[in-house]
Amino acid sequence: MSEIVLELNELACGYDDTPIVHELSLHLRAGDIGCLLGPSGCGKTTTLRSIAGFEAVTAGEIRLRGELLSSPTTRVPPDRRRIGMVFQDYALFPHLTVSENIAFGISRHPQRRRIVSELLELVNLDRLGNRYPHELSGGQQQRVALARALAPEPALLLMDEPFSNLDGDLRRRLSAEVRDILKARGISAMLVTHDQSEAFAMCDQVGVLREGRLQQWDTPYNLYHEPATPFVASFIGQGYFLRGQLLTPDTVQTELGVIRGNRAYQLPTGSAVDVLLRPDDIVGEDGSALTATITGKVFLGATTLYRLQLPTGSTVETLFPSHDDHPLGEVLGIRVAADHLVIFAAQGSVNVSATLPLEQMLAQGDSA
Ligand SMILES: Nc1ncnc2c1ncn2[C@@H]1O[C@H](COP(=O)(O)OP(=O)(O)OP(=O)(O)O)[C@@H](O)[C@H]1O
Repeated sequence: MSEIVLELNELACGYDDTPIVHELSLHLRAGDIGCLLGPSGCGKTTTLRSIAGFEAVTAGEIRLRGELLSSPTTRVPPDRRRIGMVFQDYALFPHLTVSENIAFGISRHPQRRRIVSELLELVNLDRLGNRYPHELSGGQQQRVALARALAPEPALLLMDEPFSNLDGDLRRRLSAEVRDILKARGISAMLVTHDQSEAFAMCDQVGVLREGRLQQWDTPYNLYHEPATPFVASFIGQGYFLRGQLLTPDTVQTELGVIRGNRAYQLPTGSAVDVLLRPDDIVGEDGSALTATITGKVFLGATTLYRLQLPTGSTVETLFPSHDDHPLGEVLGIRVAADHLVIFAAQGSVNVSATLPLEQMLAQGDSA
C-alpha cells in the first residue's frame, strides 16, 4: 500500500462561532483521488478550505505527508502548503495568456518553458498557449486551471466542484480525462462534489458528509453495497427500505419472502429491521406469486426505472431494458435477486401485520 499523503484527525472547523465540521477523520493514500460528497451545506467546501489553509481549525489536525499543517495552535499559510487548487469558476487571470496563466506559480523556475509546454500537451491545449481565457470554452478554461494548479508539482490537488459549470456530456468527458491525467502522473487529489455519479466515476475513496459529520469514508463499491448508515444507503444510489424481521444473522423475512444475504448481522434474532432494496435487486418474473403494480416510470435511455407498489402499499423499484416497455398500472410478477443484503435496525415501530409469527418465519427461512 502507498504512503498516506493527507490525514485529517478529529478535525473540527467552522466560521466565527458557528461550528460546521465535527470530528472528521480520514486518510488519503498517495496517488489516490478522494472525494467529499454530500447535500448542499453539509460542510464539503469548508473542509476543503481548511485543508487549503484558508480556514482555521478549532480542534483536531490536518497533516500532509506527516507534516502538521493545521491544528488549533498551528496554521501553515496556504502558499506554503504545497497544495494546488482548482475552483468551480476556473479563476484564471484574464489579462494573461494560457501559457502565462500556467506559468504563474513557477515564474522563477529555470525550466518553466519546458514545464508549461509539457502541461499544455498533458491537458490537450498545445496549440492554444497564446490565447486569452475569454477566447476559450468552459472546458478548455478548466483544463488551463488544472495545468496551472499542477505546475508547481503540488503534494496534493484540491478541486472544488470543478465541473459544475459544464454541461452533461462535456462534464462526463472532462472528469474522465482529468482522472486519467491525475492517475498518469500519480497525483493525489481531493474533490468536492454533490454529484454522486461524478464522485463514483473519478474517485478511489469517497466520504459522505451529513451536517458536518463524516458518515463513511470508503470505496464507491462499498458505499453502494455496504452503506454504514441509513443516510448513506438512501443518499447513495437509489432504493427503498422494506420492513422485515431477522430470522438468522444472514436471513430476513420480508413481505417479498425470505431474503438471504452474503454476510451476518449482529442484531438479535427476531429484531425488526429495515432492508435496503436497490432497483437491481428486484427482477421481473412471469407467473411469480409475488406481484406489484407499476405506479411510476422514468425513461433512462438504455433502461427504464419502474416504481412498484406492493400489495401492502410498500414501494420498491426495478430496472428493465427500455425496449421491455410496461404501462403504468400493469401488475408485474417479481422476485428478489439480491446478493448483498443491507439491513439496519428498524427505525420506528414494527409493522407486525406485514410479518408472520417468528416460528413460521424460521421454518420458511430453513427451507429458503
Ligand atoms: N464564510 C462563511 N461564513 C459563515 N458561514 C458560512 C460561510 N461559508 C459557508 N458557511 C456556512 O457553512 C455551512 C457549510 O457550507 P459549505 O459551503 O461548506 O457547504 P457545502 O457542503 O460545500 O455546500 P454546497 O454543496 O452548497 O457548496 C453552510 O451552512 C453555510 O451557510
